[in-house]
Amino acid sequence: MTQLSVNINKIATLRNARGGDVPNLLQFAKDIEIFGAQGITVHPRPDERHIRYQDVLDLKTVLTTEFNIEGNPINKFIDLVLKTQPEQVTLVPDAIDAITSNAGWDTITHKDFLKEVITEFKRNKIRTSIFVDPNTKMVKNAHATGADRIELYTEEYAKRYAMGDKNAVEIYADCARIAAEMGLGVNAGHDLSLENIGYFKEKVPGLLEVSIGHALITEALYLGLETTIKKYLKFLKE
Ligand SMILES: CC(=O)[C@@H](O)[C@H](O)COP(=O)(O)O
Ligand SMILES: NCC(=O)COP(=O)(O)O
Repeated sequence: MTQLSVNINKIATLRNARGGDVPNLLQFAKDIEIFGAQGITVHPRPDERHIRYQDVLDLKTVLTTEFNIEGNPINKFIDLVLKTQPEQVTLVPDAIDAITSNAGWDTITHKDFLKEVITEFKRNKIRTSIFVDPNTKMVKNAHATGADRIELYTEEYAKRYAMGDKNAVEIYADCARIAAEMGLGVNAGHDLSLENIGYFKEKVPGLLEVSIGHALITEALYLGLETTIKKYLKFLKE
């Protein structure tokens, strides 16, 4: 079975649009858990344009499933994660002005930096995952950072699948096989949707977790949150 971790950044975006507490982020997260998702993901960015640092601390007090915090490990982020003690942290090399995450780590160039940060998180018993492009060289070198898992960056798959190019999944399957050989767990995320998740799950071996936000929240506007989550869970079972 592959776990579904719902990314709730977009709920915070909606809330922040009016400056109040509608929709209520914590209630949303709790409902996502009630509807069967196995985790909640947030990606606090330094400008706090959606998830605020305080949201992360507040969520920790109410969540009953896996809490995954994603972000660039600048000092402020590291402190927040250590204070929150989530089940998993996913390190992403975001540029400060990035609209959204748009690249994985260069696991060769940044090996020493990643190793240092990962060691600190692991000392605090927080599972670590690093965001990587579907590139076999980067996956092979991910092991040396000490990470427990990789998160395969799936934007390219989503784009090509939408254009009818099903071969796009092959490199992800290769990366997942290599990761498994090296003892790394495999997560995936970015632009996954009800359209493309079934094929990805079918073809990528050993997929432990997907984190999905943008498409899932959009789909929920049409289908409702509970129905949407249940549809994902159906694709991800086994
Ligand atoms: C790491 C990743 O894949 C991103 O999709 C991210 O978690 C989403 O961030 P935004 O919601 O800020 O676009
Ligand atoms: N790690 C990916 C994530 O959390 C959600 O990405 P997206 O579905 O919002 O593109």
